[in-house]
Amino acid sequence: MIPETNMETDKKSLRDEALAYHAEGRPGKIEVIPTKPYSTQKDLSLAYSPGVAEPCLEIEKNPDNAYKYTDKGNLVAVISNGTAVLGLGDIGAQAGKPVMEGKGLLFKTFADIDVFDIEVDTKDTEKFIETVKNISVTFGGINLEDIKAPECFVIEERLKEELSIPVMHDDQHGTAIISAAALLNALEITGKKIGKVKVVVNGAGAAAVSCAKLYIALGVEPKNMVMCDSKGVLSVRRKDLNPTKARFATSRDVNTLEEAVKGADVFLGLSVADVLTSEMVQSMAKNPIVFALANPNPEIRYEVAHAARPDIIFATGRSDYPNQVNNVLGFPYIFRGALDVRATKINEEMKIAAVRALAELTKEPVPDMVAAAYNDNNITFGREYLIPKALDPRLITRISMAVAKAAIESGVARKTITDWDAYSQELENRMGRDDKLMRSIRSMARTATPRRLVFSEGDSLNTIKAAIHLLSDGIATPILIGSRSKIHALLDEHKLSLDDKYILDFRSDEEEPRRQRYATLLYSKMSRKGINHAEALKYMMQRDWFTLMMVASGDADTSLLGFGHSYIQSLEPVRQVFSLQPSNRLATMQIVTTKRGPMFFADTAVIPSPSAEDLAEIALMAAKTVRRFGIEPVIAMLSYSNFGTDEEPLALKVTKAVEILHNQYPELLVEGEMKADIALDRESRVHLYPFNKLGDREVNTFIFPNLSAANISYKLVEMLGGAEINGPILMGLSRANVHLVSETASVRTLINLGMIAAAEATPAK
Ligand SMILES: NC(=O)C1=CN([C@@H]2O[C@H](COP(=O)(O)OP(=O)(O)OC[C@H]3O[C@@H](n4cnc5c(N)ncnc54)[C@H](OP(=O)(O)O)[C@@H]3O)[C@@H](O)[C@H]2O)C=CC1
Ligand SMILES: CC(=O)C(=O)O
Ligand SMILES: [Mg+2]
Repeated sequence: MIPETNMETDKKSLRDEALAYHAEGRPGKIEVIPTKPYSTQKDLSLAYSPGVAEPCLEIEKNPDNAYKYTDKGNLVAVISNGTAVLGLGDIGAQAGKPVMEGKGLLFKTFADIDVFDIEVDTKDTEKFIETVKNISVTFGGINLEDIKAPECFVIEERLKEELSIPVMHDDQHGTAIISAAALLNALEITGKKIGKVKVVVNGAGAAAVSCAKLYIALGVEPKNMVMCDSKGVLSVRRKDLNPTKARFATSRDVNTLEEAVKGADVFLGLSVADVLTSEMVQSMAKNPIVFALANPNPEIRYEVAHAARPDIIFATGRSDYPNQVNNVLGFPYIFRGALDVRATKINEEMKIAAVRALAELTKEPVPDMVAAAYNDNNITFGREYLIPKALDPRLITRISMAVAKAAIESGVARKTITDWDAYSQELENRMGRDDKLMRSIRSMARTATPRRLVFSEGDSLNTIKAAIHLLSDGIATPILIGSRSKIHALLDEHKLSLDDKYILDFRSDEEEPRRQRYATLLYSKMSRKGINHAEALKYMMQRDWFTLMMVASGDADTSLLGFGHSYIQSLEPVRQVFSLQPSNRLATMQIVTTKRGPMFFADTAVIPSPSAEDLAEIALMAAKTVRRFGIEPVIAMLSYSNFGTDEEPLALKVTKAVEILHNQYPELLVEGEMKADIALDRESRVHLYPFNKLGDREVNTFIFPNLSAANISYKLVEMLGGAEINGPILMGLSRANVHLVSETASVRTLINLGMIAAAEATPAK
């Protein structure tokens, strides 16, 4: 348990930090940024008078044109009167503004939706409704926030009826959707049946009522639910209940929360801090599910709850503990989906679709960037991971697509989507994660008969996760080389599932015939290189040799071979087993995904000090590989000098490589020697070197003068420039069926290289 004194210090430092965060620089958290040019007189005459009159008149003729000429379709109002701000209660409209700005920040960062936060200073329901109605034409959607019950119910119902844009009270439905997804997963983990569980809901306000309704819609029996407000259990004996509360009144003989939670399976808190005691949690049924969702402080603290019951499944609304059940997982993506199909409302079908999408997503392996963001390599479906993490980049595609589909199917969409792949890409583009090249490589890899891809490091967790992904995505049929028992232990520990047929325990007795066969093949290749059959058989106990022979024998189409400390040394067995292209060189290329699109860097791993001839061959191999990905290579031969400005051997070597290429491959778009800035700055290149063969084309392929320069450069752009690196792609084999990958590679690297390997491979005969 955290000692009280530490808690006080933590509270104070959080307070200081939070106040400084909001006050520093431009006060607050959001600003408005123009999206059109505005620097010239011409720009201003279009943006404002006189040009602006034209879109005005078009909208006057047809109001739908507002979606065409204004930001309406991507603009949501976050509107509050400050009567139920977090769990702080009725602190007034203006005091709630930091929360509303915060919602704006979340809408923008998670779903690229622009927001105006609007604080309406009235508690009069009618006046509030009228205000929202009067300003609603500005917006594509209305997110009601932190408005207390029961007024919030009337407000939302009326606005839904009277407006034809989506209106959602986030505290009600956002919370209901997220907590329902967490509940479904918690029930699955504990093996409890939704129709049987006893549920206590503490709080009878906006969030609690809406959650209770959704739980019932999903299968909780109303007779198994007890709800409490600030005065205790809502019972049929109470005379002070409004109609909303009366709907949940129980006839059971319980009056206090303490009595109600005895033997309960689920506690859902949407009330105030610290109302659930350790003793109450101890009195709950086996494997109690406790969602203490009051913000900023939950109904019971994490440490206290866990100390009370080791078998607890526990969630809060906070980001600093596992299982954050917070509506941030919902509202950005729900509105994104609704806006994209111009839905007239957010209906039950759309909400349930979001619940299912969230619950399902939790069961998939998390991307590495999520593990990195939370500094936790062990995020797998289970007690501590009931619901996706807020920083999971897959949320936008999964939830928004599910919501948009449900809107179309349930008939509330005014725009339809037919190309779902394109929509998925559009969603990723919004978040700056566009990676068309990897997408197209993925499509190339997804053939009718997925390539058999053998992993030499099959008993590492990252490889197992990557293999499961590639299999389920239809990209490859994985073969995991490794100890069967170790792989099973990892699968069990991380609650992953993979059929046994994808595991090959290469050292086991049952694989002896296969080892013999591969040894005979290796012997036939290497008998004149000093290897006898007995030695070849010994090699088959080594995973890299075994893997290579699997490909060489045709039992697999392609492979990812793990390497330890040296890429160059690990290439030796590859050179022994496979034939090379006539140039007789191997080299590697990295795909470097930058904000300017994909770029290709070579050679990043094999030839330390290439000659002019080597450089010309590296450029040719790179050109061939880039073309295979459907991109026309435009090649810069890089140096520290430009077109003969220096006569040092290092510069002259590159000049000579360019000469070779110009003489022997006149059709190839290659130039140099040139510095990196001239390669990237088209204008200067054309201006300063008008004779250059590339003209003003965008360079996409960079051949470095030596291995150090290439290797250092791609790591710098990765670490400093935020580029994503995919590779290394091994070039120069007569059949591209081996790629080497670091034994410590991340799941994402393995998936992407697996995809490249599968796309490049030709099936073994
Ligand atoms: N994690 C998440 O995503 C979300 C969390 N929340 C949290 O849920 C809480 C409620 O929010 P919201 O529904 O919008 O607010 P409301 O004002 O609409 O409802 C508050 C409810 O809490 C009840 N309550 C107050 N004190 C107690 C108590 N001691 N015991 C039992 N019930 C009590 C009130 O009872 P009465 O009716 O008698 O006044 C009321 O029913 C807040 O803490 C909020 O931060 C809300 C939305 C999302
Ligand atoms: C999360 C949220 O919306 C609330 O606590 O009110
Ligand atoms: Mg709220």
